Amino acid sequence: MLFENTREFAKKMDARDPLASYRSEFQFPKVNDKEVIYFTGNSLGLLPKAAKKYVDDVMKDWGEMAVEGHFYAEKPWWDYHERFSKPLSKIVGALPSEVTVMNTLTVNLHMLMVSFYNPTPQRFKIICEEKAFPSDQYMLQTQVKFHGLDPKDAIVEVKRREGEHNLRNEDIIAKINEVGDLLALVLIGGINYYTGQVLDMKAITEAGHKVGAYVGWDLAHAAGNIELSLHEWNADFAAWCSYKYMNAGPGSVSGCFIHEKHHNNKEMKRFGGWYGHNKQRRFLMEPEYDPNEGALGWQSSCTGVLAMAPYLASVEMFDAIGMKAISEKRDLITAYLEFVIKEIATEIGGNFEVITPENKKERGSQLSVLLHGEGRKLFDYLMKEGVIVDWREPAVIRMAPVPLYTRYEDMYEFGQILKKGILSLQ
Ligand SMILES: Cc1ncc(COP(=O)(O)O)c(C=O)c1O
Ligand SMILES: Nc1ccccc1C(=O)C[C@H](N)C(=O)O
Repeated sequence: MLFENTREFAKKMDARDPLASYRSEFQFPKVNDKEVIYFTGNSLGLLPKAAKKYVDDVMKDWGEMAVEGHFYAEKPWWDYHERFSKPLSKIVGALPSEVTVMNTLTVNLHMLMVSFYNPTPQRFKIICEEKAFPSDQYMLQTQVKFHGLDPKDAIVEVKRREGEHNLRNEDIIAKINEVGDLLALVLIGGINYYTGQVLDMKAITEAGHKVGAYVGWDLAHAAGNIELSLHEWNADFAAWCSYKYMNAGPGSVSGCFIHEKHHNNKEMKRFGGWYGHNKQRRFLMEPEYDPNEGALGWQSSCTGVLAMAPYLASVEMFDAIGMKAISEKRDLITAYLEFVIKEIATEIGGNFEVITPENKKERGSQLSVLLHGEGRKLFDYLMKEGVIVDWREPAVIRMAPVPLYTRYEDMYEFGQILKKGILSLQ
């Protein structure tokens, strides 16, 4: 499509946008009495207005029913988490029995490592990405130490090539083949939090399996952002947080996926708890652990219903729209934002570079812009003018237009603010 950097063009695109009406279902913060231009849905999604009702319902039932709410609330609490299986499975391309919600992301990765990382002297290495989100690095280091190993021996980071911003899938696969029989696990972010790069999850999963390793994915930046086919790709496990693209609110529960092929593996270790116990028999208070069928058998505690409530509101919205429509709009708005940035750079000679891969298949909604000259001052200017982006050291601004609530006109407007900012700082 031929884009134009004009308000008229942006308005025309908004008028044609099949998802335009969803914007009014979100609450926007205000700066200078004006709704902000929100580009940080990749970090914390906006509040869906429906979430308030879902939370209020739980509060009301709690007040009026107290303990009876576990079984008699309109949406009973004892199996509230099961309401996610169907809609969430569609979002991540899984069978309903393969997904559940529980804990938070890093905790879920630790829980899944119990099942999928049991090193032996012959097979103990983990392949991950260089400069993964720090929580993932800390999780891996402490897991490896927990098994009495030295992270320097056990963790193999795939590096970017000299002068390149993104990882190459072929380098990850070559590293998998090089580590070969020693490789126990591949665990990488499906989308890198810093660059927004989408990896070839299918090919990497296949390569890991070929050498006999398990392959898991951190989908913090992928779930609700891009179309996934976890079941078909044969991933062993995955986990994601719900508060970014899925708008479930700060610190809300994490989702996880465990491939069907592992569900009946009685040898597989897991850390149990009564919510993972056979659902029909959970309240019989039996002494011996008998896990639920499927991903539900990886549960441990009862999950915070107040944390799940906004997530349920949001997941139902995703279910009504479908990832296909979301992805179609995402590709268009991301391309338009990049076009606007490049137009402004050309017009006034701004020295910035989009480091997210150009290929549509290798990006989701996030664009990471490396500011060679303007730096932190430009970021501060944008924030003051009501453009909410985020800053990552040493000089990257991450921005993600979100199909459910970003307008083309927002991006045009952003371009004008960006231009003013750069000119005023020169
Ligand atoms: C890739 C990645 N991993 C892990 C985390 C940590 O998530 P949590 O604090 O929910 O454990 C985040 C975001 O905070 C993330 O982006
Ligand atoms: N949970 C948070 C708490 C405080 C500040 C940021 C976060 C994030 O989620 C950051 C996110 N992982 C990111 O890539 O932006």
